[in-house]
Amino acid sequence: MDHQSGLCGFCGIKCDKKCASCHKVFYCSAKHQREDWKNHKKCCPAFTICQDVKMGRFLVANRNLKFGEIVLKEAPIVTGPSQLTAPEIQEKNMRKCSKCGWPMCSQECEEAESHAEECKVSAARGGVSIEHFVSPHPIYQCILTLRCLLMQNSCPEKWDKLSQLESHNDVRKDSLQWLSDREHVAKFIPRFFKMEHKWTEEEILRVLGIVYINGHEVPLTDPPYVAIYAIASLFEHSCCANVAKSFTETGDVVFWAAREIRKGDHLSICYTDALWGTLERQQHLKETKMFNCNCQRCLDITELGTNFSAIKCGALPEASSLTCDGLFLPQGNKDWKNDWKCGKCSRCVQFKEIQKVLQKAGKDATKMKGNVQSCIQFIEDYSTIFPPKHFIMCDVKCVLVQKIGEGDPQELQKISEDLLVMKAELCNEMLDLISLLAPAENRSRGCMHFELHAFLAEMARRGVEYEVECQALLEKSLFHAEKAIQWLEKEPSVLVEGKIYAQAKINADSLKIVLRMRNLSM
Ligand SMILES: C[S@@+](CC[C@H](N)C(=O)[O-])C[C@H]1O[C@@H](n2cnc3c(N)ncnc32)[C@H](O)[C@@H]1O
Repeated sequence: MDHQSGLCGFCGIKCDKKCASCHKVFYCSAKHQREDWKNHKKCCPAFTICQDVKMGRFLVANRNLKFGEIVLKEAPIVTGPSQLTAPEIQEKNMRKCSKCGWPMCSQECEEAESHAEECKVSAARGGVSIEHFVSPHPIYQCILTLRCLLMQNSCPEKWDKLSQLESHNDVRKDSLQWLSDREHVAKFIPRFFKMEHKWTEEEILRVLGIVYINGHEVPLTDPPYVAIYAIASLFEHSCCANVAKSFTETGDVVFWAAREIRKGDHLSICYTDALWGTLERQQHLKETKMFNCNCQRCLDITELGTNFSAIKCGALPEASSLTCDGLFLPQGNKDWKNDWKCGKCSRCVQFKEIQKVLQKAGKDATKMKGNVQSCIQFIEDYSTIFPPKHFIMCDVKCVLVQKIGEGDPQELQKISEDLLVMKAELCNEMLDLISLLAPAENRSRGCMHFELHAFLAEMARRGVEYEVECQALLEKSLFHAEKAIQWLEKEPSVLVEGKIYAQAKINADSLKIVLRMRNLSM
């Protein structure tokens, strides 16, 4: 214990014990600390920033965190369009900024603080003229980088936070992307904005690197925009992360515990699509974030027993093995691009054969995801090639869940009982899989619970004559509606998931009333 003293944060008497989490507020007793917790929790950080050679900075939980507890809520340092964006405004709704000519959607945007600095430099060069509104425009490749660079003078505190972030410029150097960025951004910005001596190519490329490594895609607009946050950038990645990410209506990012987290645990989010196979996730992380993932999922070729990337032995040519019901997987967790081996008959196949199967299946899945019947057909056709929880099968199964009874609630009333049951079985299968492999995928989990609650309510409606069963179905439906609420409550109302959350709340309230009335009449 350090021997400073201060005034108890609850009763104000002099004392020398401090909150063990933040070491900032004094308490005279554990009781007073508990009494003040509701208040103190708002400013007591849930984590400590740590550092090591392998990962750089990362966050570790300061205390035990309960499911749903907010770990961090933060406003962005800077936001902007992603590199490959067409001017986001429909041409018909477009107005030019009266000072610099940039396309703007409103007077409000023209006057926004975020536009002020680039407006000055754009006006100083004689204005900007954008005529094509459909394809990605080259100037959009630069705008976020320019915005960051201009903060050096206009907002030094923000610049200071931004410039401390990882850029991986040394690793990215000379890659195809880096060479293209040098031409299209690092050379373009000084030339176009007539600011030849303001920044070196190296400085501009470092900022671009910071944007690539730390940018979060914010889905509040279509297309999504990119935001960079100071502390949020320090979360490490895990393919089975323990922290979920949501956004507020105003673009703040909110991170919250997706399960119980113990004091001392690393806090992780998923930088990639947690429902891709290991090879795809690893390639994506290596190409975009420059590291090899060694999370528990990546270290286990079976992906926690799900065989999420495995291929059936009988699916690959060579007549002699057609009867084998084993599975092909790589021979080690670093060998995804070498020969794969059947776990039962030990037959090996070259990786290029595996790739052929995956490419064909990927193309077929894209074609077949259009409607219920084609999804069912795909699952049937590919059941001889992939085990049931293969990631491509799961992708199609998730689409199928949405498609069965899609549209307004009446649609569910029109579908056959067989299809309804299929929907529920798929929901349960996908929920089990997602909670094991991707526990922080709150949107998928919330939506699956919502679909299950709708199925159960519909089954109750259809089976009204069987009293006992009907009661149980309604109770289960309420259970899943409440789960959907838990998983989706931090989603903003502009997103589909925020709308599903609002509907789940209405439905849960109605279900409670129905159940109460039934209990009274029994
Ligand atoms: C958004 S930054 C995270 C903060 C960064 N560690 C720092 O010190 O600024 C992403 C970078 O952190 C490192 N990183 C994050 N998660 C990692 C992991 N699971 N394994 C190895 N490196 C990781 C990688 O260098 C990655 O490019």
